[in-house]
Amino acid sequence: MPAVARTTADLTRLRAALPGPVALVPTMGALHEGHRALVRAARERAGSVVVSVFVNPTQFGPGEDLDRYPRTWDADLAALTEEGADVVFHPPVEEVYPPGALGVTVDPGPLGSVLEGAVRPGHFTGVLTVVAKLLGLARPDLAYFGEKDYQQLTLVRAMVRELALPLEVVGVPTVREDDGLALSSRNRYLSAGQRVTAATISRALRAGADAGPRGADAVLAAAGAVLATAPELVPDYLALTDPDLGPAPVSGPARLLVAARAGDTRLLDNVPVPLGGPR
Ligand SMILES: Nc1ncnc2c1ncn2[C@@H]1O[C@H](COP(=O)(O)OP(=O)(O)OP(=O)(O)O)[C@@H](O)[C@H]1O
Ligand SMILES: CC(C)(CO)[C@@H](O)C(=O)[O-]
Ligand code: BAL
Repeated sequence: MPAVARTTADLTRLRAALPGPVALVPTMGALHEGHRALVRAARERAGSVVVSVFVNPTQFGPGEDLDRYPRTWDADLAALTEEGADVVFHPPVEEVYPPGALGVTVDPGPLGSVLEGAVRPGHFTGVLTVVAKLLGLARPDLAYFGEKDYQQLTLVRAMVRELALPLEVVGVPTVREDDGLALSSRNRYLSAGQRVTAATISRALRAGADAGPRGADAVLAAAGAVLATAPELVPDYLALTDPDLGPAPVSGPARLLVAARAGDTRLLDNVPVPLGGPR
């Protein structure tokens, strides 16, 4: 069973005794196979694996699902025991945001206001601020993030690079259900009907990626046509970008990203797209 740190002091003490290299896997709990894949990837390269389980209030906007976000601590600890995590940091909110703090935050820059950031203003300030705190507390050599949250991964990489933080960020490919749906803690909100419909999202991305050799317009048209077959899914965006979330190139590597709502549940997904461009 991993050692459990409830306070920053516990984490600092436990961290000091860990054999390196140390990997950090930040999560909000409600763990599934996607999280387990991050821990396994971390195990492959690290001497010790620290997992944080913390539902970070500052990345939720007013009216979002902070209060009903699934909290499954006993099952999470059992999963992390199976996966061989060494330390789990599971603090109360006051440990991470102590009363009386001055409220310094990390500004994600312009990339924090597009795509997810346009729909969830302030979200990436909350994400980068808590990730910076976790990195400062756990002082990992490696930190693992899923490609499912591609904009988050891109912004964490940018923060580490641009603030010269001394660690390597490792991205892990998206783990999917058999029908293609990306695993997500929020999938448990879906009704049986919405769960079936939700698979349309990954089908749309696959259709888009298959159209890559025919160029950017064909990619968006193919993905959009599949999404439109499920009127119960309301897209927030369907976007084709370069791999760093800049404007899509004419040819070469690109990324196709989608966010869609099924009822009150927002689902995200993305895939790489090799663009052929005009010949
Ligand atoms: N299907 C997945 N495959 C790979 N990594 C994943 C997957 N789902 C989540 N992750 C990664 O796990 C880490 C923790 O994510 P988080 O705890 O928010 O889970 P989540 O399933 O993304 O939940 P949510 O429903 O809140 O988006 C993030 O780096 C995230 O990208
Ligand atoms: C990285 C993270 C743990 C920060 O709260 C969260 O955004 C998540 O679970 O993806
Ligand atoms: N996995 C992203 C965390 C969030 O939606 O707040």
